[in-house]
This record gives sequence, C-alpha cells and structure tokens, in this order.
Amino acid sequence: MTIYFYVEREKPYGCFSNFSAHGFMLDDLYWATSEHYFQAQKFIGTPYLEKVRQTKTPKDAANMGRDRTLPLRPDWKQVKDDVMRKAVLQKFKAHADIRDILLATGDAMLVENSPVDYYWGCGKDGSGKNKLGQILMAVRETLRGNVEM
Ligand SMILES: Nc1nc(O)c(N)c(N[C@@H]2O[C@H](COP(=O)(O)O)[C@@H](O)[C@H]2O)n1
Repeated sequence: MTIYFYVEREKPYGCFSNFSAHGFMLDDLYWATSEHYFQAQKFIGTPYLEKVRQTKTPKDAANMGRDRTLPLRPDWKQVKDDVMRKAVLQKFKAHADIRDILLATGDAMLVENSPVDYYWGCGKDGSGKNKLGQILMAVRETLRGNVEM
C-alpha cells in the first residue's frame, strides 16, 4: 500500500508535510514547523537562522530559505538529509497524536506527492527520489525502537 501526502490541509496525512503546524523544541529553540527548522539550518552561524525561525508561516520560511541572495552554508548538500531527519524525528517525538498516525501506517510506502519537488517528493511523473517519504519511513522504524537514526 502507498500513502501519498502533500499539503497540510489534506487529512489525515497532511501532518506528514513539513508545513504542518506541529512545533517543537530543538537545539534549545522553539520551531513552529519542521520547515522552519530545516530552512533555518541553511544559514547556521548567521543572523538569518533567527530571521527564518521567526517567519510567520512555513511558506515564508521556505521562501527565505530558498532565497539564493542569502549566504547558504557551504556544506548544505552534505548535511541537508541529516537536518531533515533530525527535524522530522523531533516533530513526531513531540506530538503523540501525529506519532500515532505515523505508526498506524504500518509498513505502507509513504510518498510526498509534490508535482514540483523531485528530491524530497516524487515529482510530477513519480520519478523523484521521495527523500521526505524515506525519512518518514525511517522515523517510523526509529519510533518503534527498531532502528537508530
Ligand atoms: N509545499 C511545498 N511546495 C514546494 O514547492 C516544495 N518544493 C515542497 N517540498 C518541500 O520543500 C522543502 C524543501 O525545500 P528546499 O529543499 O529548500 O527546496 C521540504 O519540506 C519538502 O518537503 N513543498
């Protein structure tokens, strides 16, 4: 079985999106969404991290994080998967309701059904890497106590 998710408002699996309104503490700071955390880490060591953290919406955080006039950390390509793992794990540790939804998916394949994202999602034609779906499945195993992240 495959479960597709994308935007937050699509129930019940919209909570798998990084845009879902499930905040958490990480690195001694509060993050309104996992998107805020992920995008802010692009600017670690600069004041832009805090600027992204304080953006109003996950869309605003994504827009700022994707602004390539801002100083992207040089190792971003190497660390971005780990950053995403850390954010997603913490989000599901912090919220029992969505943790239950994730665990109840059993061994279903989880796919971010983004028509525009061929890295985190499956892309328009399904050929994308679906990295976010893979991370959610890995988090699911970690929460079951089967695999360390
Ligand atoms: N809602 C939404 N709109 C897009 O245009 C997207 N690309 C995504 N995918 C999410 O974007 C985040 C990573 O973006 P960048 O690597 O900074 O481009 C991540 O949360 C994907 O799940 N979502």
